[in-house]
Amino acid sequence: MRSYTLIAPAKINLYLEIIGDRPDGYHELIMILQSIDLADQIDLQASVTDKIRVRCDNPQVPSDNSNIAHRAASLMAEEFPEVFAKYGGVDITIHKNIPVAAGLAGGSTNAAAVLIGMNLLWNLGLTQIELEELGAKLGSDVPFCVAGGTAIATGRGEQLSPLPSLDAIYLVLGKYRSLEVSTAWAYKTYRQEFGSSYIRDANSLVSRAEAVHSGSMVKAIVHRDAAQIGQNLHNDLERVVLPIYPQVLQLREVFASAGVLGTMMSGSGPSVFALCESQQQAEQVKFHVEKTIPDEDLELFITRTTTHGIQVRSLV
Ligand SMILES: C[C@@](CO)(OP(=O)(O)O)[C@H](O)COP(=O)(O)OP(=O)(O)OC[C@H]1O[C@@H](n2ccc(N)nc2=O)[C@H](O)[C@@H]1O
Ligand SMILES: Nc1ncnc2c1ncn2[C@@H]1O[C@H](COP(=O)(O)OP(=O)(O)O)[C@@H](O)[C@H]1O
Repeated sequence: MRSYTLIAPAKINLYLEIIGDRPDGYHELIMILQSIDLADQIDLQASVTDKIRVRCDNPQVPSDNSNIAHRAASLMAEEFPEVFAKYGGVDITIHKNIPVAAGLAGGSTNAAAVLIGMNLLWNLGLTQIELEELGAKLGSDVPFCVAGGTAIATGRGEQLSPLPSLDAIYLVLGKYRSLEVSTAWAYKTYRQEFGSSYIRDANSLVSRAEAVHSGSMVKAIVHRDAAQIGQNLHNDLERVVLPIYPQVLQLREVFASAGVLGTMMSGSGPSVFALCESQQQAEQVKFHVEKTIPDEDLELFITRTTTHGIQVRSLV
């Protein structure tokens, strides 16, 4: 029986700008996405049955067909019915290290790993672009998780252009265990509160060009200038999440007071990251936060940016 183990990294958003709403209910975005080396492990095994089964060691994560890893396997079965009939089902085991509902694309990266793993398990020979296209059917962040590294994402987040990779910039990541933010809620609230300010005419396009700085962020990445990357972090969703979650705002302020290169909420939150000059600074910042916010509910991780997307670790 063949099996694969895949390592599926989380992402952070170095930049997230909402530029408009869309008729399909989604939002038009400019994002810069970055893989980090905090990762889940996904074991995929061909099953003797014709069933898709998911297990996860984190009780917050469903194991039925609402798990996005299950949805990824079902999509493969629907797209390739003859291959499914030939090879049968698959058992998926998720070892969760990425905090759940945190704005770190934990579910999306699991789905990307399943697409990549089943492509191998079923000898489909799909290209990365084809896997990204399948990923877009599952969620806006899945194509990026298939690709990994550093990328600009536009459209609803599924249209990718790679950027020069940013390896080994240290960051401290904080997440309150008991807080979860629904992505759908965050975008819906943004639309209700700030939707009237979307850019809809040429004059406002000019003022937006003056107000936003995705270009400065791209330049900072091209020059691998961590200090400038820290200065240009941006996330529009902070406008709706921070007022509702004072702990998240406080964490962000404590990171800022520790003299980091920059700090920002990731995606729809509530995790917050702080970019650091070195591993040593990251350790000092983590220590500072532990002393300043002595709360058992707050989980802190030291991690790094990585050039890796999904990695295939072993084949048995
Ligand atoms: C906010 C971001 C930032 O990277 O990620 P997370 O914080 O969830 O990790 C993404 O935009 C999320 O991507 P993803 O989590 O894949 O979202 P999806 O499943 O496609 O969509 C979840 C819901 O978010 C809203 N949504 C998502 C993307 C988008 N461009 N506009 C939206 O309005 C829609 O209401 C949708 O029903
Ligand atoms: N494989 C999975 N891993 C994590 N969460 C999952 C998974 N499948 C479904 N979910 C559900 O998806 C929701 C969003 O979780 P997650 O993908 O971790 O967050 P985010 O979209 O903020 O990055 C959670 O409510 C969780 O229960």
